Amino acid sequence: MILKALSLINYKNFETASFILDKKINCFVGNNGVGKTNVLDAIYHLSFGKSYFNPITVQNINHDADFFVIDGSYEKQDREEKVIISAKRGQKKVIKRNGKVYERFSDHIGFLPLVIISPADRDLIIEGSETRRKFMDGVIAQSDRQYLDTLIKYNKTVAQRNALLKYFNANHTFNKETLSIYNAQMNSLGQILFEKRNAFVDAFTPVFKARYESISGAKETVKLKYKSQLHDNTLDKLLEENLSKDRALNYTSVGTHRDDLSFKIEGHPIKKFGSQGQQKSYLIALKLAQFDFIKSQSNTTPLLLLDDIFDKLDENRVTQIIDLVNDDNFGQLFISDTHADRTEAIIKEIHQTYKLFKL
Ligand SMILES: Nc1ncnc2c1ncn2[C@@H]1O[C@H](COP(=O)(O)OP(=O)(O)OP(=O)(O)O)[C@@H](O)[C@H]1O
Repeated sequence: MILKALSLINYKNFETASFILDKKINCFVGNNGVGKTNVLDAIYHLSFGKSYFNPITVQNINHDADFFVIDGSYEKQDREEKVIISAKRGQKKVIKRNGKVYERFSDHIGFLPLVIISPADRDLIIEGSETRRKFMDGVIAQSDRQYLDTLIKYNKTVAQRNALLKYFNANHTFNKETLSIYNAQMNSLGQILFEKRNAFVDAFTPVFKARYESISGAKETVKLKYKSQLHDNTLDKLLEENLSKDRALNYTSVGTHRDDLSFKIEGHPIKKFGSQGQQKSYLIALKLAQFDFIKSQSNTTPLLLLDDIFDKLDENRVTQIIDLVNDDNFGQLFISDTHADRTEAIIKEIHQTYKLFKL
């Protein structure tokens, strides 16, 4: 799959911008704040229907405008595909594919597979479980439509159950039967999520380990573990056991919405015991494994976005990246960097076609 052309109107700091893209490597270079990351983010937006860096839609509209438009022309399996995303202040965002408006954004997820590697990935290590759950959900959902539908339904059910708990408390009332309807729904949907996440981590872990080994030269052992309360109990039982607690808290304290991934190096949490370099390698390995996984599941080579990556890497890792992109496994690449000269020098070592956009 290739993004052939991109044009932006009022997207973040751009009033208008157009790019005719190279089928292999595209570099966006320029000083801090010129909008290099914003171009990559617009490409991300076309795949996921939202920004990677700022999911609040109106904040993606240029400060001096009322709307934005992102227009992407793709070639996918020998077909031309045009995806346009537009948002106007006070109105719902619209995603169109070949002129047809999507009724549900989730129907678009996975159509244009994409992986981004960015300094913001550090959140995966330092932030709470939600960030890691979202990562896991994002990888699975790009190639499993049923998973995304189940996840949406599950989250809705939890929200409804929480609203009911709040209502009971506010009105000093309680009705076990109504609550049990939500419990049953959560139980069956949560079980599907649990099984799919389990299967995902089993399949993903060897891919991730192989990527980490090639980046680090097999110096350390890394582990990835799926943490869920459902390993030891059914959700039905957990909901029953935690009823008084949930009633006191006004929210549902157990379920797959509390799942997490544990990231370990040499048997210890990477957050506390990994050096900065090990943490970076861990994150890059995670993202490259995401790339491999999505590629194998969807039979489409995802676009790969490398945001500001050279800045954060030592010589060895830069060489590693060069080797990687020379590998036929990878498709189209988008790179942002502050140093035009450095990028060009690196890219010239890669015997592939490229375009350099100076912003
Ligand atoms: N809604 C918006 N309207 C106007 N400008 C915006 C909006 N959102 C972000 N910006 C601007 O976009 C610029 C940041 O762009 P971006 O992050 O793409 O820069 P960059 O070229 O990647 O910089 P760096 O080299 O520092 O990473 C900032 O100047 C920011 O104020």
